[in-house]
Amino acid sequence: MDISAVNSLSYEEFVEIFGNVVEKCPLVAATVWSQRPFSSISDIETAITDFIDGLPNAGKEGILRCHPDLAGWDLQRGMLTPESQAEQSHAGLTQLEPAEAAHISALNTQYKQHFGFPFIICARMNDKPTILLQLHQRLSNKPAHELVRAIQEVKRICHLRLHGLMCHSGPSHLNSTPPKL
Ligand SMILES: NC(=O)N[C@H]1NC(=O)NC1=O
Repeated sequence: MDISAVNSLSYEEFVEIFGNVVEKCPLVAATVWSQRPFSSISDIETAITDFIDGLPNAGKEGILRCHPDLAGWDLQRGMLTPESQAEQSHAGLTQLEPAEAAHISALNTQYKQHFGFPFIICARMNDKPTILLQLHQRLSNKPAHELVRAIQEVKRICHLRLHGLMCHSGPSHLNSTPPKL
């Protein structure tokens, strides 16, 4: 899809197509639609990241809470969004041994109890070992720092989903440049 096609979308169509670039947060797409015409895909991404950055911390935490756990209950019930399903599968999280699943579940629970939102990482840019390592390491972050860190991961996920929609280039979009951490 090129940018002129995006700019000609009604808000209903725009939300239909871009409503899940931030997981289960169609409000983000519905908001940035007002900023058309976009000059490029990066322009859309900037509008989205500016919107997220402008939220109070409680709003940022709300965005985080819309994300499913990695290898969690939604995955087990087949209730993930197609995007999340593909991302978690890419990282090998849909094929865990029972002991691995129990280990990640225990860490996810510990993380959520500590920070009040789920552990979030861009699964397409990681694999099982790095996800586990990050989960361990980030548990010891200060809450304010971890909120920033988790939002950075949301932006990375958003970046890849946006490029996926614009490029129709298959499951992996790692060739594009992700936001800097
Ligand atoms: N919890 C979490 O990180 N979930 C997300 N990560 C990702 O790449 N896709 C998701 O749904």
